[in-house]
Amino acid sequence: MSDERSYMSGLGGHFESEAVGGALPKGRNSPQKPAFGLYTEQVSGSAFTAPRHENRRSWLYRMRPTADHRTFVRYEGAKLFAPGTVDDPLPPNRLRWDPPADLPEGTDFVDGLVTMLANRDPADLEGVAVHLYRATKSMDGRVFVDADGEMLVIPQQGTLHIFTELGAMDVAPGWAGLIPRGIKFRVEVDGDSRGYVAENHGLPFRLPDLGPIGANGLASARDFETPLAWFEDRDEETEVVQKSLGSLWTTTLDHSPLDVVAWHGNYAPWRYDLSRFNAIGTVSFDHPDPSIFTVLTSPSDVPGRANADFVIFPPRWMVAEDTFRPPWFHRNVMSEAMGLIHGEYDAKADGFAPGGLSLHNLMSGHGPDLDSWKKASNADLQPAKVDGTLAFMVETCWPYRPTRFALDRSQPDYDEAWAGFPKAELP
Ligand SMILES: O=C(O)Cc1cc(O)ccc1O
Ligand SMILES: [Fe+2]
Repeated sequence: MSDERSYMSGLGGHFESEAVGGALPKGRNSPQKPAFGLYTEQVSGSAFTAPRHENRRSWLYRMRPTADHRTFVRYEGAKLFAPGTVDDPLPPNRLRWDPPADLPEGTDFVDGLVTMLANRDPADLEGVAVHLYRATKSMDGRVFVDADGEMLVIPQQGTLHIFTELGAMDVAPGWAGLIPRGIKFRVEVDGDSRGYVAENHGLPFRLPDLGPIGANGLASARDFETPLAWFEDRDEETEVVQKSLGSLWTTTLDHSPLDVVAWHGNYAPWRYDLSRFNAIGTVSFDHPDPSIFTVLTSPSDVPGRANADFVIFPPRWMVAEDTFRPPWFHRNVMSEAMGLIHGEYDAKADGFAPGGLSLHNLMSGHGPDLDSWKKASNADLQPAKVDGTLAFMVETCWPYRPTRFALDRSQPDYDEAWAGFPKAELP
């Protein structure tokens, strides 16, 4: 299906695209009479006055203005999507989940979203939530829009065909896709589809600085793909489900709002093939901090402390000498949510399955489980490839809180992963 679509290369650049020749005004944004009677609309992803390198906005030329809608009322579907987190004191326990066997069935992408972890309040314009989804049917006659943040979609099973206001993109397992805050979209699926969504309430994800790594390495801007303008001209009832300030709302239009015929700007959806990530690691000794695997970062107000980092653990060579090669035992002031797309994660011999999730909140002791520790402590340290695996982490400075759904389904025995370590023997 990918071959049917066309994309523009780059991240954060200024694009222009028109699905009908002549729809995009030349040399100005807001002509008195846009071509074909189209409506001009600016969508801002940053404050008007944001510094130039932070400034994100696009100009849309559409068949009807977004403003033409009737009153939103509460949406009663998607009961497990953004229900709020549990208010009780949260024990400092590590938590892990098998892929839940009771994710919604027979639902589309919106009703199949299940919130597992969240922090902050969307109204703070900071924080991140981690959702799972299961979709067994396509969204039909409706679209979704998230006013609370951008949605980083990380499929684990089944390709998502995401039709956004700015264009259509296919996002398969092994890829990530991003729908900016406030951009409407519809998701079509081919069958049982599952995966993860990181909903970022904070500053938009961007590439991390590379420091001494230099001008190249990790994720390259050119590998991000933004779809060309695409639209549908459908005068049929279309439901708009909107997430706003943490709750879900609905209204019905007499047309599809995916009617943007042309657009230009730097606020746009994209997809990224995670296998394009240029992993960098030690060629001498020691296990580097996982920040070398940062694909994208959403900064907080504190320099170097991310509101959210999207980090992957892709196939890579391990060559470190005299080194315990898997992740070390550690405690982290940042909070770590991890998911697995496929294969096995090198710090967890058992119990962390594709589609599962784990939470190591601030300062909780974690690291290799007993079996992984034994294996790596005695391994012959030849160059070895960690292969056939793709794990990821959404690391944040704001401690996560689980939802009721998540708390009720966490593995009861996760602490056992770290039971039975032999005591050190002093001379
Ligand atoms: O806890 C984890 O498995 C994630 C992780 C990986 C790593 O290589 C170093 C630190 C870290 O938190
Ligand atoms: Fe960790």
